[in-house]
Amino acid sequence: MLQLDSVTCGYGRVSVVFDVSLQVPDAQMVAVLGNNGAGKTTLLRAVMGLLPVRTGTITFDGTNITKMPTNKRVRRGIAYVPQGQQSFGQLTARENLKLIADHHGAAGARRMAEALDLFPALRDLLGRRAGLLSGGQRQQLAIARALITGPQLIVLDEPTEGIQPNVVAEIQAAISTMMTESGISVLMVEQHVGYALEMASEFIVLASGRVVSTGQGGADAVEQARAAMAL
Ligand SMILES: Nc1ncnc2c1ncn2[C@@H]1O[C@H](COP(=O)(O)OP(=O)(O)OP(=O)(O)O)[C@@H](O)[C@H]1O
Repeated sequence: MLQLDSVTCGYGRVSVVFDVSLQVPDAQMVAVLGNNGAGKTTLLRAVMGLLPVRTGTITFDGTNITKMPTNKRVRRGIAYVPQGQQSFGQLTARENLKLIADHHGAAGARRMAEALDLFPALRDLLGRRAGLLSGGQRQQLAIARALITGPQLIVLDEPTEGIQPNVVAEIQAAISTMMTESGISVLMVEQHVGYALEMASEFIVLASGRVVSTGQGGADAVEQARAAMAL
């Protein structure tokens, strides 16, 4: 699905991420772990084409997308949910969803209904301005918006940041469902190691922009990942 080979990227002349390789298989999740400033968001931005890749290649569904503009990546089936539960705060939740759905015709309407099935709590909030929703509700709205584009891969940046544990569990369930039932792949940045490794089939740990540990997901990997983050 998605493959990164020795990707190096950064800002201006300064490289921040060095020589990162990873592979996200179909309908599975790879978790990108690491402490603050490790380069996790920077890596995701490169995957989305929001930052140029200095060296290395990014391949999606068999196509080299390393130099492809962001809008084309989105059209090919990569959706991005950045950190911070972004949405149009003045618009209602429904308007936020319809804004995307209307671009996709009948498929958009169908996927909007499916997204609301995945996040049933949003149904009662459709008339509320997005800016008035809680952080957890806004995160659900942001993921729902991404789903309406009909992605094959969702790139999620810290979906649990600042969110109450009960809503975290709802989001986790929804992410698992979209992988198992819709076959969507996920590349997810997380600081909560246990949470990420419950869902991920593989993980990488970044420190100062370099991969310092990799392995398979699952509870057994938590110690290994935490130890790598403590270095
Ligand atoms: N726009 C920018 N211009 C220059 N440097 C930046 C920019 N954004 C981030 N950086 C730097 O790149 C490094 C990696 O930042 P990045 O946001 O990728 O880390 P992160 O692992 O996602 O951290 P966090 O968990 O805090 O979100 C940091 O040293 C940061 O200061």
